[in-house]
Amino acid sequence: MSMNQFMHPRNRYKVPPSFTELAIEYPEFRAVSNLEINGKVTLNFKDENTLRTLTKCLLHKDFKLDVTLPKDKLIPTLPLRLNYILWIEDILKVAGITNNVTGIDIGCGASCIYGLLAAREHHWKMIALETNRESCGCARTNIEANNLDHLIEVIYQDDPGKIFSKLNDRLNLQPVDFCICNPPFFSKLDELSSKISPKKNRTGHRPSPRNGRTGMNCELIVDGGECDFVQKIIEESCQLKDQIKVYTTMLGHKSSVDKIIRLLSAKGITNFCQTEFCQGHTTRWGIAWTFHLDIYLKTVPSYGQNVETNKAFTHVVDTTNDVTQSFQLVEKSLLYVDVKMKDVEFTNQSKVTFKGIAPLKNTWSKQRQRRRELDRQDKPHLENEINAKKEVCQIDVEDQASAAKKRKLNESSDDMEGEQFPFLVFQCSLENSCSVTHLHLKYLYGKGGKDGVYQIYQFLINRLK
Ligand SMILES: C[S@@+](CC[C@H](N)C(=O)[O-])C[C@H]1O[C@@H](n2cnc3c(N)ncnc32)[C@H](O)[C@@H]1O
Repeated sequence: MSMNQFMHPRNRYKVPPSFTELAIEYPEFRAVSNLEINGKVTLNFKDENTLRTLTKCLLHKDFKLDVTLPKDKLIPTLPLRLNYILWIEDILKVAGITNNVTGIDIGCGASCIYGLLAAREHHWKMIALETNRESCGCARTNIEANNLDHLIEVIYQDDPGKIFSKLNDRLNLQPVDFCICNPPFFSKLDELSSKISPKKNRTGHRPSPRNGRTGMNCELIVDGGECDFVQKIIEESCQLKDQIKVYTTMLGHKSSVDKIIRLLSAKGITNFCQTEFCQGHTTRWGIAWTFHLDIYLKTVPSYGQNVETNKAFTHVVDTTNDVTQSFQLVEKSLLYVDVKMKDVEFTNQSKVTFKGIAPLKNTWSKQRQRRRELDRQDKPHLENEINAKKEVCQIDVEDQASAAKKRKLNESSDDMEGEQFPFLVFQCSLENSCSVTHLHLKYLYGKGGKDGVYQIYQFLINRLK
């Protein structure tokens, strides 16, 4: 199935380019295309030279870029690269970064595709890092050929084990806004060859990839594969912190997404977001994280096949409670089902947000029974049980300020089992206006899934009524 419908809405290739128009305009494109008996112009996507010619012609026609794509080097597919750049544009908007944008491209390749698109389309300044000398030379030629040397700089990274080391002094003086990275996806040659001649799947066969393979091994393969590569970025980001405002990377394997989120969580990085890059018959994934407290990445729009289902669960409850009372009720209810609260923030008199964390397992599925128990709160033994739980968590609901303080203390001292890889994490907000409470819950991550969030949401609605 083609996934063009899930492309970023501003991606110009959501409507596929006309091969007929390209064949009329570019003789070199005509030379690699076939005119079918029905008048349709088709291409052999398995042929490297055809892919190279298509990319060169599209770059020229749609972006006025004259790009050399050397033989044996990776040929960038434009819909994917644009999906990534447009997502960066969304991130910058959420972060409120609009002027003098500067970014770093980790591994720019011979094409220097991200630098060229970012500079030509958005006038962003780009620092392009690359470990392959030949690719550095070719990237510089492409930049000069398009008169973009005032916006893009290529830096040779002589240590493949490092990411930002060449920039440490500069970043200290002048932070940059973002980094972008298309890492080598594969870990060893046999993984790569199994992609070229894929193993049979459960149904007995797996279709071979539609596009021919392009790129040298050193562009596609790295020790430990993409997870180890991105781990290095994460580790260096923990040193650099907000010297780069938003760190981002692409991932080539779905299985890597959870691993990277776990690595981020293990480092205590909770301000991150993810998206899918869907185009043609290929899906890639994007992850972004930041150490800036005022950049709230969870609000960055994400696109892709699975994104629609991650909308927040939202409900309006008629109530005479103010937000503090509603919050106390929610706090009490979550406490009862062993869901912990983190990052509680009263933004004003009428709104409170927090993260809900179920550390180990589903503790709420017998919610009806629990609700009945909670509803019978006049029974002293149950009240005692709730109070005992409250004592353990050291929460005094009477005093918001000291409760927040105690919560913080509790969070840091409590070596909550499952904190690194919690079973379920969700974002919750409560907002009161005109005698109604708006309750929003959104799944963030964890095995408990969206179903788990939905169950908690139902449980809370009933408690708030
Ligand atoms: C998959 S290619 C991406 C090329 C280009 N950005 C694109 O999207 O077409 C990965 C690139 O990263 C480079 N690379 C590998 N390790 C690196 C490192 N530690 N620092 C900078 N570049 C690196 C490789 O030489 C290769 O050119």
